Amino acid sequence: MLMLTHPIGELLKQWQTQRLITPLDRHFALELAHIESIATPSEQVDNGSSSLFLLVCALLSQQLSNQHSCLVIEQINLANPMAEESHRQQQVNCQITISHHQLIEHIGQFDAVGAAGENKPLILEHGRLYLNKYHFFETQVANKLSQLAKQPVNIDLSQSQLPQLLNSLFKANTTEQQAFDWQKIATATALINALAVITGGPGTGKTTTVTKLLLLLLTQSSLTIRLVAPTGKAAARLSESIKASKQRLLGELTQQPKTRITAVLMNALTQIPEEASTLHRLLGVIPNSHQFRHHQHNPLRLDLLVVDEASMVDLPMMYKLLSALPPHGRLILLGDQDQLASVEAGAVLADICVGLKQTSPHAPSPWSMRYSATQSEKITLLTGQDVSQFVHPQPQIGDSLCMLMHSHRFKGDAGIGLLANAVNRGNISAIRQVWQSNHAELNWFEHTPNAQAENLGKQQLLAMSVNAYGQYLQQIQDNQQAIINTNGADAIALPHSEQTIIDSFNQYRILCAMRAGEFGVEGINIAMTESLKQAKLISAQGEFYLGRPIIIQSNDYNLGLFNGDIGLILQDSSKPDRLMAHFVMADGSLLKVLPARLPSHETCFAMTVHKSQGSEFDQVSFVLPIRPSLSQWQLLTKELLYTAITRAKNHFYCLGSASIFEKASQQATSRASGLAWRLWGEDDSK
Ligand SMILES: Nc1ncnc2c1ncn2[C@@H]1O[C@H](COP(=O)(O)OP(=O)(O)OP(=O)(O)O)[C@@H](O)[C@H]1O
Repeated sequence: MLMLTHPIGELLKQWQTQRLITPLDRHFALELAHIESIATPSEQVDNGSSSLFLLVCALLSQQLSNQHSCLVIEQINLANPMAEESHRQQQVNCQITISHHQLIEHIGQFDAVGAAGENKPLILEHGRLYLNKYHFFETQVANKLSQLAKQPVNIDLSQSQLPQLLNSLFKANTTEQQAFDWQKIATATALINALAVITGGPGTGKTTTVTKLLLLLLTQSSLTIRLVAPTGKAAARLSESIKASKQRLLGELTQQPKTRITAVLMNALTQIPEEASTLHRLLGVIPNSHQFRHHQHNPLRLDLLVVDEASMVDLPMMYKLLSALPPHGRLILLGDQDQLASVEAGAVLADICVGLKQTSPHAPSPWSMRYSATQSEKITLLTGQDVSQFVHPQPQIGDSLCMLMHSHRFKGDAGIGLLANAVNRGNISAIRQVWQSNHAELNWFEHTPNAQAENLGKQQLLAMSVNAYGQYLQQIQDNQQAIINTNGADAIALPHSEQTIIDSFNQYRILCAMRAGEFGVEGINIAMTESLKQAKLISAQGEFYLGRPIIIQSNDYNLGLFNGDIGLILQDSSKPDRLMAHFVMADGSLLKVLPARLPSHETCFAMTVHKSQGSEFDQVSFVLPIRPSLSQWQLLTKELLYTAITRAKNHFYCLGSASIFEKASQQATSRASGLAWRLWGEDDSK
């Protein structure tokens, strides 16, 4: 059943030393072996069931540490389950000698392993092994989403003036050379469903669509609507986008002839909320607890919830969110299914969208809608667009989904959009073509592979970054000069407000693929600080110096600061000789915190791509590692590249080597989960 060169207890220690598993993975396996009443077989080589159990538990824990929701047994490499680097050793230390099918049967016989619904520490279902908790989250999320998708909504299509209202909102789109107005269809989808998932890349009009949707819903009845996003930054952006979208709509409606319809729409427009909060704040954080104030037994008081940046919502959080919805509550998820998956377990949005994916290389588009015949009729009735070609015999939750595919931000031949698209498709020749076309908004800095020589690409990147960060640092120096000129008087009008300086800082960001190493966040932050010091833009004396950007690394509920929040050390305008950390909150207000009171934090001239999700910058520099290790390669995926590229609105710089960029574009993130199978009844993971 197992071939081992050493006792499994020793091998677990060895794998931990080799960093193939974490100490937690090893202890998890040993703890479960204890529950299973298996004495740790450390004395002798035990090639039987006990060792197999320990191995499988270590593999499961390793999967959970890597943000998978479960261990897919069929994906275990029987010849080398722990992925030891066999080329460096004569032989791998461990091999499973039974088939996957036999392995599944065997695992099912352990005492600690139960079937779905059983109260056992581990659950085995459909060839997937779960920790009981994750199995619970996954089944609950699937059930709640499916129920919500079927929940009837109170709308009378035959009587309603909705088609007229829809037409007056979507007139402008008739100029587009598209067969379907997907924004209009998405709006109709969300009008007639309690669950709507509207996905699409940057600038495809998700916020525009949802604003029009809210407007239409508010013409039907008054509703309590809440807008949320996973992070403070994303919530602030949602707020800004909704405000801008309302403003654009107001302009459009004002230009239309004054009819009863426009009057109804204008009135409803004023009722659309603008303030967005974080998911944590919505659910009500209880300090030092994983529980929230709102849950199944104390549901949220709202009629409709809009969640932006839904790709960042992990499986446990999605469970908590769905549980807290009131029975009549409607849910709209907005997000980009191609972005990096959540930092914690699962890839919920991607799993929800899987059923729309077209696997045939000849498919005209990578995605296609999947409607029931009834839904197709309703959409046609509302929008006047015949979507019958998308009717599917097994629509599952397809009636709730709509994908926007046309970017209004990256038009036509704009380099950023073309590059994002080519990366998304993993098309190397298209990637090369984009880089070779010398687009004004794309710049490449080449890594100098010779370790002895100064990395020229890095020097170019640093010089360019000194320039880019120079703007906000210059504004800080202007303020300092103004203070000196007034001889330290207390209340003086500074030339640049804190908000202006923070806005300038947010124009540019360096994003790194990795945390560690010379080309990771740590190394680039050190190099950047040094370069800015040399350019006399910062003094960097002491820990907290004027202009130091910081990123928070843990949650502090009392201060209202959360992991990922970014602030700047600036002079306190009311007491200029005092330095304070300044943060812009989700509602646009400014939070000032004494540096000594800050929770754990680090410098943030450079940050990881993961932490940049939900943010956008005018210009972005992306830094790839020079010689990725085996474990670093696992993180270099096309989702990482895509997310980094699409954070840039106007200019994207990349420091790297073409071969690493291209190889990363060939690696797709895959998160083991049974959610797609539960929602769509098809197995995507096998
Ligand atoms: N149908 C349309 N015709 C023309 N311009 C549009 C249309 N829809 C959206 N836009 C414009 O595209 C830009 C992006 O729109 P919007 O903010 O709604 O997209 P988004 O998908 O929410 O973007 P993000 O990914 O940044 O959140 C806005 O300037 C908007 O005015």
